[in-house]
Amino acid sequence: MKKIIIATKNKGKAKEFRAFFDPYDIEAVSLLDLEEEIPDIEETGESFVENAAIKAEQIANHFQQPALADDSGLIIDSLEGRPGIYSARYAGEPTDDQANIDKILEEMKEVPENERTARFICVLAIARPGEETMFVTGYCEGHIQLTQSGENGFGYDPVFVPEGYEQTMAELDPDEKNQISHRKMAINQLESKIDLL
Ligand SMILES: O=c1[nH]c(=O)c2ncn([C@@H]3O[C@H](COP(=O)(O)OP(=O)(O)OP(=O)(O)O)[C@@H](O)[C@H]3O)c2[nH]1
Ligand SMILES: [Mg+2]
Repeated sequence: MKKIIIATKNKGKAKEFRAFFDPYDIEAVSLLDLEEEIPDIEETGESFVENAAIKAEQIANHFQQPALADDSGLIIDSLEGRPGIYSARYAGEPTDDQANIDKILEEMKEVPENERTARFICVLAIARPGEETMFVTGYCEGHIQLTQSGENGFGYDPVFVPEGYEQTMAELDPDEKNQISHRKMAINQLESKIDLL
């Protein structure tokens, strides 16, 4: 079975990538699956693209083989695009999904329902030693619920209701999330590039 290294330490992402690559007979190996302890990569970029490139290139160089990185986040219109590239660490470090949810719900408590629009973005970077890094981007539109519900997924899933749905991402079946998510929309564009991996 072919292997692709996913330059992530996020368990939720790692699980979704395993599901995406399984049908192609490609094993998605995350940094959490490796025996070698990989130090945390500092996300010093000012955009999703820059941060995705930093993660993918660092890991591709380290292992001298192709690596894929995901830099993703939530863009909330009424918060002028926050938490954006700071989604993972919005309420401080180390990452605490519940604290992040509490923070946006508090900041949005006066925002009326029709102004709670938001979108998830996912930028994937594919880095190969000695070659130019490639990027694809996917989005998922929706809105932020007033309170949280659901246990599936990760991050802000318990407060994000995708367009056309009444449940949050965390209430959807994981397979259903994986059909409509920003990550899936990015993966779809990767399909034509997959033999490069
Ligand atoms: O509800 C969510 N459903 C999703 O599908 C999703 N995708 C991203 N996010 C949020 O955006 C941060 C990414 O930040 P990020 O790209 O730096 O990743 P990370 O730091 O968690 O792991 P790594 O891949 O960098 O190791 C994550 O932590 C989450 O808060 C999501 N929230
Ligand atoms: Mg990160």
